[in-house]
Amino acid sequence: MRIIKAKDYDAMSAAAARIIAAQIALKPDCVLGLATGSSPVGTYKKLIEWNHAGELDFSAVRSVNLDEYAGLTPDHDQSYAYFMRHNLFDHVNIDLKNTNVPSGINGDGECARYDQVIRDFGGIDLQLLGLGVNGHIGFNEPDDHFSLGTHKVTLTESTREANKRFFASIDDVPTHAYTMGVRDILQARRVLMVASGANKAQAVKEAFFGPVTPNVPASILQYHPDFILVADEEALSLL
Ligand SMILES: N[C@@H]1[C@@H](O)[C@H](O)[C@@H](COP(=O)(O)O)O[C@@H]1O
Repeated sequence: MRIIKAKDYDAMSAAAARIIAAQIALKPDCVLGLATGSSPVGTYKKLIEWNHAGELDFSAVRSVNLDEYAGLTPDHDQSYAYFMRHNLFDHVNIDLKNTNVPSGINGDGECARYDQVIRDFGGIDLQLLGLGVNGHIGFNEPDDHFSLGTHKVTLTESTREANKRFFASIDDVPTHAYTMGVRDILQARRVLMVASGANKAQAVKEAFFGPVTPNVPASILQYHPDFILVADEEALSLL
């Protein structure tokens, strides 16, 4: 595990974006595992900037996103499909046909379909992650075992509470989601996490300086052979 300490959110975003840009430069048709939430937004802004400057080419890049709320259509403004178009895809020269977000409305067959998409791509070259305040990755919530492939989860109240800021009220926050499993994430050849702010400090400490346990899903990344945490000073403040 490598930790890159950044001064603040902007420095964290630039450092993470450099790692992603290097991946694209090394393998122009790489498979990027992408994440939503406020943590990666600054990283995406940097990538957009470099794409516009002609320094970064997304034309052959393929992508698979981590998760999606159950019940939200891709045009719902809080769906992760919408988030990705708004925060990245619409602003770079990626071919939308090469991008994938789990469907929130396909029902039971979606999990197997999505894992097949990842397999058909030959796996993920670089998986970008945020960190939930309860240590979740994607929507893999604390549990008594680590999950395997894509599956449907019941969101914890703490996650719904943390994410309600994006919705009109807590009642509008979906109760379920589809997420890649922990195994899918661990099988990525490189994993890059961005964490920012004092509200992530406890989760960072428990995930990377405590025991590996499914009760803190991110802790399994301690076993990943190529895991990079890029965090700002506040997120590292409890270490
Ligand atoms: N499913 C997403 C996660 O992938 C994300 O990492 C987490 C943290 O979000 P934020 O970066 O906004 O704190 O939020 C959601 O629950």
